[in-house]
Amino acid sequence: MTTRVRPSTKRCAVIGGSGFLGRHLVEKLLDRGYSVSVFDIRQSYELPGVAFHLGDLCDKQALLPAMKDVSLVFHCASPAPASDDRGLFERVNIQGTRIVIQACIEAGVQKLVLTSSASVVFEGTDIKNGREDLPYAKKPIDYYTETKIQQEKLVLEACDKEKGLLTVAIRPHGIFGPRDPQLVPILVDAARRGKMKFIIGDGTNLVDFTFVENVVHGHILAAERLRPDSPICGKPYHITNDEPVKFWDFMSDVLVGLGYAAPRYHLPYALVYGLALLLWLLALILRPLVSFKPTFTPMRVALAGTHHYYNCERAKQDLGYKPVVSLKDGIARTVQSYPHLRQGA
Ligand SMILES: NC(=O)C1=CN([C@@H]2O[C@H](COP(=O)(O)OP(=O)(O)OC[C@H]3O[C@@H](n4cnc5c(N)ncnc54)[C@H](OP(=O)(O)O)[C@@H]3O)[C@@H](O)[C@H]2O)C=CC1
Ligand SMILES: CC(C)=CCC[C@@H](C)[C@H]1CC[C@H]2C3=C(CC[C@]12C)[C@@]1(C)CCC(=O)C[C@@H]1CC3
Repeated sequence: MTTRVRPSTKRCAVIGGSGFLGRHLVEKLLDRGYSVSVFDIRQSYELPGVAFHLGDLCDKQALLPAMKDVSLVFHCASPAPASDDRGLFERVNIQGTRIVIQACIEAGVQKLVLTSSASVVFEGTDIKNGREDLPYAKKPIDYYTETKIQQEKLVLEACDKEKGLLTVAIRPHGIFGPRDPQLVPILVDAARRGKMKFIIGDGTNLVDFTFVENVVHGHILAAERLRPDSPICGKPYHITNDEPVKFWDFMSDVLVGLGYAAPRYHLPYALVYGLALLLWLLALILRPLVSFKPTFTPMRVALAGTHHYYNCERAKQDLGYKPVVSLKDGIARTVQSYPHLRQGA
């Protein structure tokens, strides 16, 4: 008689584990006694207990060794939203996710946790206290969001108790924290170029920002609660700080914390959105001749000038989720972690 050795439940793989969220997740998993394989296109650090596998997730043969003897996979790789490259998003987020699912099935992985995004329901207009049952955006605001929708559908539809693969999707929003390569660096760059003097709209729009350790906490709770009899199988979960804040207050707190002036002058939302649209079209038309990336994209203006905050009651109920770091402490720890981005540094 042959006995199939079940993969250790404390052995997992993190696809995208070299990235901002991925590395925080890896660190917490190690703290909790997991051994971790990282699969990523690059290696950004070294840690005892972590085995790196480098490759493109669209290549199943490259992925399989990272999933050997692994029972749990976190998929948190994606091209950065700023890359604005439709072909790349489609290849990695859609075709690549299909390959990740196939590889999980082939390798006998039991649980797949996807990092999706709360933006899968965002169309550039207000969302107040949005729940997970809002329909996917019919007109997603950019290619990144369009492919994150397809990616989430693929992963949730792959949940199949008979085949032995259970899946769940975490939808974070506005992740920030130490080592984030996007939010704070983009903000500081805009401030250094004198572009952070203006508030778009009346400045009262509420938004969710989520400290990275809370996002990690949500992922681990979901992974540990994902069992054949649990109600979370095949479902998406909002994970936020559960403290909606005025977008411009958050930006001001980060800027002032780093020694820059807070934005003061108001500009009408419709005017800035129209200008951003015009600039985006111009960049598209001129792409064969010159390449320029406007700071004000329609997506960014929409994010900066509308309400978009989400209800995370479902995560509280089903996962026992509660943020572990408050927004105030998260901002303080983030600001402290960027001494090189301070005014005058
Ligand atoms: N940051 C945020 O505010 C939010 C993020 N998310 C989601 O969270 C996840 C993690 O985001 P974040 O940590 O910010 O992103 P990062 O860009 O920091 O991390 C993603 C990692 O995946 C790698 N990667 C990209 N393409 C491939 C590929 N083809 N094969 C293997 N690895 C690849 C990246 O490498 P490289 O850097 O070289 O591209 C990077 O190391 C993403 O799925 C994102 O959509 C959701 C909501 C909000
Ligand atoms: C809540 C959420 C989804 C945040 C995502 C993070 C980024 C999209 C933001 C990080 C820095 C922001 C920023 C702007 C828009 C949104 C961000 C890119 C502006 C371009 C908005 C218009 C301005 O006045 C300048 C801002 C620079 C920083």
